[in-house]
Amino acid sequence: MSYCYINYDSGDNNCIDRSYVAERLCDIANNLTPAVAGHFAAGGPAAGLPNPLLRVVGGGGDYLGWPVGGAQVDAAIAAGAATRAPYGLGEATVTNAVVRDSWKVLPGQLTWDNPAWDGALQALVREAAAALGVPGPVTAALHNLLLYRLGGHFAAHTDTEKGAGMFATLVVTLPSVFTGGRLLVRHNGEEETFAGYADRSEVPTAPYWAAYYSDCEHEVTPVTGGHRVVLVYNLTRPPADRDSDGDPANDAEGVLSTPPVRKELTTILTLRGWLGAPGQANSDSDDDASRPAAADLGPPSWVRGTAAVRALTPEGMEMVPSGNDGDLPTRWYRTYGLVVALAGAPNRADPTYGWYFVRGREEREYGDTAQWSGPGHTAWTTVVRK
Ligand SMILES: O=C(O)CCC(=O)C(=O)O
Ligand SMILES: [Fe+2]
Repeated sequence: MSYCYINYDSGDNNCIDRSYVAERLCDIANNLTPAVAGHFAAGGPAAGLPNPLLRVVGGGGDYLGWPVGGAQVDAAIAAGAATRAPYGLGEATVTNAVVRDSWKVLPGQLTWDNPAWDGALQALVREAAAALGVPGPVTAALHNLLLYRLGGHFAAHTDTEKGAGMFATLVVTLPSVFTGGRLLVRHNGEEETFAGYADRSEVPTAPYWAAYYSDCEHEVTPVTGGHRVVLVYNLTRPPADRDSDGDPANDAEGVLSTPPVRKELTTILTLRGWLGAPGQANSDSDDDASRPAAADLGPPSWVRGTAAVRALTPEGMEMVPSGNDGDLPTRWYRTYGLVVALAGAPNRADPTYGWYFVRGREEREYGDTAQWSGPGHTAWTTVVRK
């Protein structure tokens, strides 16, 4: 990836050049393309997963059947081995069956007697990660086993990232007979449905998997018959693979190391929609109407850069208020789109710089870092999808 460095040369007050910015953004989009071959959600039969010989400790019995029998699910709940699954509401964790009606068994309450499970799961994890467009090593940590009975569901939500490096959720539906209980995952106006073996006439004999970027909105529709039993895994990139910028301070934050997650896909879509096909950008260069008017640009400081970004902000996107660099990492970690940081020194009219942030970390050329320190010397803005 080349640096995406934009220098608003304030020697010329009109020189915030839309075509130049557009060209650079096209470069970013083009460079990102190979890394974002994946989709926001993927799934299918998991024929390679064997019967794990799974037992719920205190669940009143034997190995879970293959397919899992409904009576076993009811027994585990009746025995108290499963508890009502809560959900996050702001900072709190609450239980409300209107929002979420399912039962959870924690990993510590499960025993696995088939040693072939781990290897088969690893193969599935590689397949799932590749489908999401995430290269390199990925680890899966079991979050819990979820049991859905008649009416069981989970209203639309996004998953909280459980630990640094978590980027996706993998759901393995164990073979069981049920109807309804579809997993719907949405992103950027698209929706994927993962029904597993629900609503099919044959008796399921293999699991079914679905994986999605955890920050995609998703829901589980009500189970209309039978029992739905799923293993939920957190997919995480290991720290060694996340240490991409070589700066230990950043790794400690755990925020600069975000893998090519959903925001990248959004960035591509955004840039493509915003700029048109790569190559078109150059045709703007002689088109004065496409440039922000000098009057819109404000004084020669970061404010001017901000105005330029506003002028470039496309339909359907909005700028969020500027902050200071102290809270930048968190904000850009959370952003579903393009983050544009604009740095400048109010006490120096010249020069003003812009940095573009993509892929959850900055792609920048280190300039005069003195400009980045001290209150008021740095401002940034974020362009997000509305
Ligand atoms: O049951 C499922 O398929 C998904 C569960 C879920 O969304 C969650 O545990 O956050
Ligand atoms: Fe979820």
